[in-house]
Amino acid sequence: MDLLSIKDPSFLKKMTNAQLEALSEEIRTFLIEQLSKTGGHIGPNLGVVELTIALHKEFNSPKDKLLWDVGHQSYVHKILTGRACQFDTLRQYKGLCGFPKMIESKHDVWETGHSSTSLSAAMGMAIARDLKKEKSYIVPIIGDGALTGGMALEALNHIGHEKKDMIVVLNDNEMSIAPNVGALHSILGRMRTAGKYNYVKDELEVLLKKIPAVGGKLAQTAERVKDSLKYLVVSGMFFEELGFTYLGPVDGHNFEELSENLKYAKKTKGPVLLHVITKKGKGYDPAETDAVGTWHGTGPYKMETGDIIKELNAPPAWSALVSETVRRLAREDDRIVAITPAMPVGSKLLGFASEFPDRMFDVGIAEQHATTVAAGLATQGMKPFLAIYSTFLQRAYDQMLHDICRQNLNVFVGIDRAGLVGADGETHQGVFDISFLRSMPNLVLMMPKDENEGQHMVNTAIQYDDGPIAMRFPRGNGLGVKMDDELKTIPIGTWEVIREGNDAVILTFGTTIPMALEAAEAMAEKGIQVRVVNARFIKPLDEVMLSEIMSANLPILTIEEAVLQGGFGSAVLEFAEEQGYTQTYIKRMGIPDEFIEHGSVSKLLADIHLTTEAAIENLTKMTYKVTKKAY
Ligand SMILES: Cc1ncc(C[n+]2csc(CCOP(=O)(O)OP(=O)(O)O)c2C)c(N)n1
Ligand SMILES: CC(=O)[C@@H](O)[C@H](O)COP(=O)(O)O
Ligand SMILES: [Mg+2]
Repeated sequence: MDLLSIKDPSFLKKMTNAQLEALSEEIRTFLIEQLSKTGGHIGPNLGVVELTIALHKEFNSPKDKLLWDVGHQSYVHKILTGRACQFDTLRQYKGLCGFPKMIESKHDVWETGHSSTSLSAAMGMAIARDLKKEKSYIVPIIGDGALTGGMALEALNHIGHEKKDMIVVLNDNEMSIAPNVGALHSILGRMRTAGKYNYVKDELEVLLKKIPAVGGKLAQTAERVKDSLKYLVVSGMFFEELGFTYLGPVDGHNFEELSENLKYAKKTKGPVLLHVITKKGKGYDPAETDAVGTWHGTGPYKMETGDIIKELNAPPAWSALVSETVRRLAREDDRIVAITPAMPVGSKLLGFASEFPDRMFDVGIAEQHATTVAAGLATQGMKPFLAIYSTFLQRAYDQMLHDICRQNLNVFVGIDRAGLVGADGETHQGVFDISFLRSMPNLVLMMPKDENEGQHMVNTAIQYDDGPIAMRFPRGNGLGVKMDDELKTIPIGTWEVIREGNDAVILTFGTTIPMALEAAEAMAEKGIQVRVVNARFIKPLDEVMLSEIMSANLPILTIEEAVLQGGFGSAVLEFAEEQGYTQTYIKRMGIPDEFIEHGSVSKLLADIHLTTEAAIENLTKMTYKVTKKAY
């Protein structure tokens, strides 16, 4: 069929399993072809083709609520809900979002991007449904990786207690981004091998009913067999003890099994957990045989060969620069322990893990736990390196504040993907960390201008033993600068003048330094000399340099690829007010008070006027206003 002609999923109701099989293959072919051009989360989506079709066939979205946990696996859902025609714009500026998005469709009933929220949201929807005495099925679909998130376990605990009608679909493909980890993963493993617990249990119950009530002995024995069977299969015990009816494991690529179990679940009172086994990347060999996590999310690739298209001779990725420098230092310093919350591939920690297998911990999608594990390590004299994306660090706000900063513990936090990340969009932009970290006492927060300064900052962080220290760095690759052979340390709280000038000053750091230098060069052509300062320590500020600048009454333009609210520019404003430099003309450039959607970073920056042209315009106004020189 023509996928582009699909308007809504109602067409599925009349289809036979054979027709559904054919549809699955068409959707797989479409995904493989489309994503070879745009990139995206190919592995997860190929794994849920049949499951998504079966769910939309069995339920009536949007009356029945399908919630996609993480949401990176919602492409098939988007195809079935009339958005196939938009896939050539996937994850692009003003194009189709890579995650559920209410503004795109009434079928997107819950927006995701961060993991493990679907069960809690589903519980809220179930409570509302019952209070309003409505009738609908609420069906969160959560992966085995997302199930390791603390929120998911909090929700299971509550749902099982309240016994709300709900059908939790556990999409178990044994993978998070990398192979899944944890004791829960082992339990799921036993479930996968234990076979169909429920059917045996049911058949046994039917048998029990047939046993004449003669000599209760036989009935007692049969009951004991049933109970011992249940304890043979941890699955039933684990989820059923939590208050769920456990169904499965079910083949998530078999329409007959899916339909049978979904119908059974619909008839079951109270919360049901349907355990579905799928294969991540199914139908595309490079993705299906991916044991590392390469095909979880990719850029464009050559469909025929499975070669992912990469920029030739690109400088090293920032994540590799940081993790490999930590690895280099770990050879001389056995205090160093690396921790990742389920991102060993994205954080480029596989090398560290191979060299120091007992000093690298992937804790699952558990940022709160990861952060406080780091705190615990530091109390024992170790030097933990917590590798965590800026956006996911949001999950560990209190662990940073209450556990690490308050106790002034020697933790090194590598804040990866700091700044706009582009294709993943508003749920993943790493632009809030400065605001939420800057108010935490004892914390040092820094950002290097390039990868050479980055390696020195990593060394500085490892050698720093006066409390918590965090270094933020962007997604993508470095600038390709020359690297020093010897690692140095940078005095904490010191900024660096990278361009002299006495008419105005730009204070900036990291990714916005090139823009600042371009603006300064343009101003020089107008006879205005702008000083550019690498304000590489966001906290503490370089108060000596700042006082000199403000005493000279130089106009100051701060520029940051982070939200203005409570950001670096705010810190400079606060300093001026506290120190009485009320005459200093300070203007801030940064990300405004809004969520930044998906798209190329350059287009997103242009949209919010975080550009060289805007800096030039500001500097011109500022210097005219202060110097009254007509230029
Ligand atoms: C809070 C949070 N931490 C980390 C991530 C990064 N992440 C995205 S998908 C994923 C793995 C999800 O595994 P699973 O739920 O099993 O889904 P699958 O990809 O296997 O379909 C991770 C760690 C995230 N989206 N949210
Ligand atoms: C869906 C999700 O949260 C991750 O897959 C994320 O998209 C990874 O981001 P990077 O591609 O920057 O590693
Ligand atoms: Mg998984």
